[in-house]
Amino acid sequence: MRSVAYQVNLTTRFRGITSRTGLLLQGPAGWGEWSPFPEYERPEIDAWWAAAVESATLPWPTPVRDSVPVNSIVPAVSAEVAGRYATAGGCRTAKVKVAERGQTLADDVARVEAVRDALGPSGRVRVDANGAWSVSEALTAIRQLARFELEYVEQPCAGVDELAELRVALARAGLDVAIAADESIRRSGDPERVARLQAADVAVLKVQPLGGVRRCLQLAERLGLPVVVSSALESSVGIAAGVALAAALPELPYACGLNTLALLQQDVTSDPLVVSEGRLAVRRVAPDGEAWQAPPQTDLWWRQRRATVEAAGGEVAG
Ligand SMILES: O=C(O)CCC(=O)C1=CC=C[C@@H](O)[C@@H]1C(=O)O
Ligand SMILES: [Mg+2]
Repeated sequence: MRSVAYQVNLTTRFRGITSRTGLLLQGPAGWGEWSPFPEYERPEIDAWWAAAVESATLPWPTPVRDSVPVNSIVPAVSAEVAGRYATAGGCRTAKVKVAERGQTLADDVARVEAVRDALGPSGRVRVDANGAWSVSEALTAIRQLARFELEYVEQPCAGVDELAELRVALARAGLDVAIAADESIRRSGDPERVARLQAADVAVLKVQPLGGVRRCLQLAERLGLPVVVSSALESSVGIAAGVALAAALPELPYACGLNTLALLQQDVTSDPLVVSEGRLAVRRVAPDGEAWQAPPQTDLWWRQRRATVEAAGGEVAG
């Protein structure tokens, strides 16, 4: 299958990176995106490859809705500007990054407070710590943040056992705050352990790391938890696959973390997915133009990376 690499700058530093690169793959069903982060290796990147192949070769499962709600993203910015991020695109749910290295809990509290103020009492506010807290740090932080009525806390601690321990500690402390698992599902190699250990109330599912839309639908059923569909910081091509998953889930109780295109300075198409009134439409995306195309060296790097996955047999989508 034909492929072309992209490379675009981010508007704001996010998860420690300032630019995003990936491979776009064209197949009989349309385009797919393969963009495992550069530091990821086999076999982890095989699932990402399966997702790209699925997108390029198979139709999406039948949607049960034609648009999906998304949340805004508030990176670890100062409280002064956090409110502006929170309401972007008409979103009524915001996800706030917390526990950023080099910042304090007071910074988190100020940022979450600003976001709650900007959205008002009817808005929903979730936070994501990316596993940075120990169980006791998480308890301390959640005690302070709970007054802002959190929808959930995403990956407060790194380990599945820690998440389970934290849920027990929260219940003992009378803190009724839900816990969502993200990295514990997409990077642990055993996504169902979260459900077995009752380590989370909510499952964050990302199409590429979990091997495609169909696999996510099956996993959602096995987990038996409410699902939040989220992005892996893709171009419109990859985001479209996330939207396809959110559109096909029987229940969609939460806004999707698919509003990450705003973090890219440019997209791979002149007809990108655009958030309107807090929602994204369900449709396929094809790249056009050239401004986003990666320099030859990066393109070559992606082709070589692809060859390692294909040589290893890749994974069959479906
Ligand atoms: O969930 C969202 O609203 C946006 C997606 C998002 O936050 C992420 C995308 C890609 C990498 C991750 O570090 C990050 C996350 O932790 O959820
Ligand atoms: Mg997360």
